[in-house]
Amino acid sequence: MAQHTQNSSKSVPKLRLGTRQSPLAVAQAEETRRRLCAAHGWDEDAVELVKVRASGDKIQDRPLADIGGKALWTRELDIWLAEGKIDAAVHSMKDVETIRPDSLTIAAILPRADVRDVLIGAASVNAIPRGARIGTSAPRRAAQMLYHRPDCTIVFFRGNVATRLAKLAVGEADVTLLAAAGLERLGQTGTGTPLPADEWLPAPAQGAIGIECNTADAETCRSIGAINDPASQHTVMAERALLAALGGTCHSPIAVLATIDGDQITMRASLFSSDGLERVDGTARFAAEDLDAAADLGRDLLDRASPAIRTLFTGLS
Ligand SMILES: NCc1[nH]cc(CCC(=O)O)c1CC(=O)O
Repeated sequence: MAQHTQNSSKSVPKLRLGTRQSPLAVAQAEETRRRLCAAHGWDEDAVELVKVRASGDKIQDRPLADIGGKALWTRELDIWLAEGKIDAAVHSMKDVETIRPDSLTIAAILPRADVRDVLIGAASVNAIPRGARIGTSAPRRAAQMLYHRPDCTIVFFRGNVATRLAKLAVGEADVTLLAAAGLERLGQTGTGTPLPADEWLPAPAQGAIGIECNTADAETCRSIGAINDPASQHTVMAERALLAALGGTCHSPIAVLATIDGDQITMRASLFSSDGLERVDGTARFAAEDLDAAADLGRDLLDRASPAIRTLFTGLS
């Protein structure tokens, strides 16, 4: 925690919260600040937002998977945490690598937002015009779309939410897909058509915000822990355990959703080949903290996967 004395002026923050600079990242950090202040009865200026430029935001012209993957979203914030320049970092859990250093602790997962993908440019997957160009650079979204609509073509589409909507508006693609959670946090709830999650599974941890701090900083970990939502934590950790068992990376077209009822998790997952021609599905039910059961579903999917799918996963176990 930042040093402060009993006589510290109001302007001395209790906690420096690191975030990426994109409008979505900042909105997520603002939500985290609101929740922290509410939970602890702090004034808003007790939490200082520190905006850090991430490598993932600097390189926009190539697919994330080709330039270093999800690490590019967290690298700078990881360093700032290690150097003590921030006390905690806010992340979209979807963008956080599956294996994290022991020196960092995910101290809270906020109540998960809408997990669905939103289709923009057509009223439904079936209503997309024949041969339409789908703007996405997410291997999962590309493979899912090609599975349902092999007549479509994928065009490379990166950038933040506003950039992608602008690219769509100028006709760089006919259709795009975005996370409902991101649109909602940016105040764009009316945009597009949410796809039913049971027919179109989202990415692992989609819609979840996580806050990391230094494992050694027990005081900050405790303070952040006050805003953890256990149900969201359990489903997100189950999805990440599945991903870890698969050895999934951002090259891997994997769709998964865990839902929780009491302490029972139901997890549904699909793996695709990159061209979307092949798919393997599985479902498992297990107790909320049984991460081994989540990993078992991953191994079961790999066992049943065709070679074209299996090659996209390293299958750590
Ligand atoms: N990969 C970018 C990213 N990371 C998190 C979100 C949305 C918010 C979330 O899923 O929590 C987005 C944008 C998108 O996929 O539309």
